[in-house]
Amino acid sequence: MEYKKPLGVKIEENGVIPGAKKLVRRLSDMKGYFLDEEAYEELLKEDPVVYEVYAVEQEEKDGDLNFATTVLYPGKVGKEFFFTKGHFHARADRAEIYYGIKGKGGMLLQTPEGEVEWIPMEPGTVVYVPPYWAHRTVNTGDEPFIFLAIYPADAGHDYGSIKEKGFAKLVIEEDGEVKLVDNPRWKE
Ligand SMILES: O=C(CO)[C@@H](O)[C@H](O)[C@H](O)COP(=O)(O)O
Ligand SMILES: [Fe+2]
Repeated sequence: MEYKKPLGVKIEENGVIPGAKKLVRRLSDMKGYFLDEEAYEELLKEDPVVYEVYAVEQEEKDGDLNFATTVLYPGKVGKEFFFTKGHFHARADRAEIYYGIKGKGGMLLQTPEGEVEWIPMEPGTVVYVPPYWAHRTVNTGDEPFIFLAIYPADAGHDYGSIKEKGFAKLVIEEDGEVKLVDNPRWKE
């Protein structure tokens, strides 16, 4: 039997996992994701980084685990807070654990039928993402929102249906408050 080597890494203050694979998502990678298209085009002139992912991933095998930090920057497109694209797992029955490290935000979760849950997150919050729920994180604060995700190595990502339909709720700022409102573009 060949055993894999165990690994211990320290997550840096800024959310970076040393040696991890880095992925950068800029605003230009998220065309069609935000409601306010005019505000999107305007902000596109700067094309800010919306989030970075630092992932330590294994071969896609049953029983193994991946982990990744996400650094989700503060910002808004119109009234809508910056968020991650959001996805179902390609193997939809795979669950996941998130752990809040820094900053303030929350997770939007949605079933294939469009039932939505919002879970606020701060440092120390653990979120259990059950099988079959799509999930998207949102930064509702004014500093980077940093969290760790731990997920089965064979979970994969299925971005298609969220890209097309979005979430049934939007997370916006209105009158200085964080609000969840119906997404006018959501079609069941
Ligand atoms: O849920 C997971 C893995 O299953 C997270 O590591 C996200 O992949 C990351 O927060 C970026 O979000 P997406 O762009 O993948 O939606
Ligand atoms: Fe996931």
